[in-house]
Amino acid sequence: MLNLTNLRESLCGVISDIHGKGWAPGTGGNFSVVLQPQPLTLLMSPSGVDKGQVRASDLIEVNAQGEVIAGAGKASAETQLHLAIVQTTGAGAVLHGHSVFNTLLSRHFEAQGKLAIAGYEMLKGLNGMTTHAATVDLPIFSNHQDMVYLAQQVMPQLASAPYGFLLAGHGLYAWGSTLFEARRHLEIWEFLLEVTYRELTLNPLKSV
Ligand SMILES: CSC[C@@H](O)[C@@H](O)C(=O)COP(=O)(O)O
Ligand SMILES: [Zn+2]
Repeated sequence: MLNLTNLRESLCGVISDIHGKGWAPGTGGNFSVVLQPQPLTLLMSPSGVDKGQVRASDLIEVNAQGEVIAGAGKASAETQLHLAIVQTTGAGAVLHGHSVFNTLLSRHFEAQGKLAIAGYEMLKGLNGMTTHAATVDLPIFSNHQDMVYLAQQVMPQLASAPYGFLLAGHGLYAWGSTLFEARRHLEIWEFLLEVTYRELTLNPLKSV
């Protein structure tokens, strides 16, 4: 069982690793873990900071209204999406990044409203998947700056979403029951998105 100090250190370690992989450049990305379910409290990255430099003492605590209840930083506007994911799926952690591959593919397949991925062994990194011989639909939503509106658009599809979704031209949200499961899901999605992109460049006529 992680205590609060360890949880803060663990979340900072995950944020730093994601930034190091180039998946959260230029202050992009936000990251949260559920501190307590009732009343709901998230431990979260502060808004507008370099995500490669977040220290344990920089993390903020936010309530179910997205208000800062502890810490000096500002809450991200995208806290509304973290809250929607946690409240709808029961996730214990939510990780959001802006990688080159998630940004490119989210725009390319926006009109389809989803990206279908099939046949890769790495699909088994998603909780509950036991074979590569399956197709998983990653939902894609149009981006919007009104996060309350965006959360309402996303919410009906969250229960059936494969621990992630894309916002077109924006980025990837991934989640899991724990911080480590959420991190695995983010890494699995980034891998699957990169191979999908590279496969399309190898064989441009292949329809995904
Ligand atoms: C580079 S600006 C990106 C932001 O608008 C946003 O999408 C993002 O992911 C980070 O916002 P933040 O307010 O720091 O949580
Ligand atoms: Zn973002």
